Amino acid sequence: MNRSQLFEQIKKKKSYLCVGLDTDLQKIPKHLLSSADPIFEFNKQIIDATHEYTVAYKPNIAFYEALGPKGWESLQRTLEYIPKDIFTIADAKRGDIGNTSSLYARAFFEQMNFDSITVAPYMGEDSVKPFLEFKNKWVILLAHTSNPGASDFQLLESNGRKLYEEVIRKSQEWSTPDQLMYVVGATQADKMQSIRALAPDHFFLVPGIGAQGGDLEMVSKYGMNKQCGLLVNSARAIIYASSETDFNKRAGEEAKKVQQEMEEQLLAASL
Ligand SMILES: O=C(O)c1cc(=O)[nH]c(=O)n1[C@@H]1O[C@H](COP(=O)(O)O)[C@@H](O)[C@H]1O
Repeated sequence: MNRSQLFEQIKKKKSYLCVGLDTDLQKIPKHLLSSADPIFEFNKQIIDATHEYTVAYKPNIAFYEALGPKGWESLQRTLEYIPKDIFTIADAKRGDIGNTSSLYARAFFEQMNFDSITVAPYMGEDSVKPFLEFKNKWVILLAHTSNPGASDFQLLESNGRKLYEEVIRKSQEWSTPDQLMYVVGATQADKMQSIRALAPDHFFLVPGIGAQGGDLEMVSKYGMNKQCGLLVNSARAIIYASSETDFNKRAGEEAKKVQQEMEEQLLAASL
C-alpha cells in the first residue's frame, strides 16, 4: 500500500487507528482455549469486530514467536485474514549487519506479505537499507519510543542534537516519506510539534495511547500533517477490553470510541 492509498483509507474510514494484535494466551477469554488455534480464533473475532474502524493492524511478533512454530502459523493465518485494504505492520524491531537484515526483510516481506516492519536504527545505514530495497514495502524506524527507558539513550546530545533527532535527520538521506515512517511514542506528545518539524511529510506510528496513558488529542493536534501522517496504535485497551465471551463486542466498542475521537480531530484539521 502506498502513501496516497493509506491517506485514502484514512479519509474513507475517518480513522487513523492501528489495532495492536498483541495476543497473549494468558489473557484471551478461556472459552477460546479449546479451539484448534486459539490465537487465530481470537484475532479473527477481533478483526471482525474492529476492521471498520481501523486502517492498520500491528501484530507484535514477540507474542507469536514465543509460541514456537504454532505461533508463526497463527501469525500467518492472521495476516491472511486481514482485509487487503488495511495496512499491516510486523512489529519485529529488527536490524543487523546487511546480509542478515536482508534475510529479516525476506522473512516479513516475502515469506509473509507484510506491508511494513519496525526497525531499530542503532546499527545504522547498512542495517536499514536492505529493508528499503523491497518496493512497495515500508520501514518504520524507531525514533523516540514510548517507554521509560527512552530517555537512557534517545535523549543523549551530540553536536547540539538529541540522538532521536539525529536518527530522524540522518535516515532521511536513505529514503523518502513514501517508504519510511518513524515511531514516536504517544507519551512523547509534548515533543510532537518539534518532531513533526524535523519530518514534515512522513507518517508516524504512534503507540502508547490506552494502556500506556498517551494523549490522543495532543498527539493529533501537534502531530498531524496534510495527509494526516499518523497511525495511532492501541493494543491492550482494545483487544482486552473484556476477558469474557463479549470480548469482541467490547473491542469493537472501544475501537469505535477511538475512531470517533479521531474523526473529530480530522475534522478540526480540515482533512
Ligand atoms: O514499535 C512499537 O510498536 C512500539 C514502540 C514504542 O515506542 N512503544 C510501544 O509500546 N510499541 C509497541 O506498541 C504496542 C503498545 O501496546 P499497548 O500499550 O497495549 O497499546 C506494543 O506492541 C509495543 O511493543
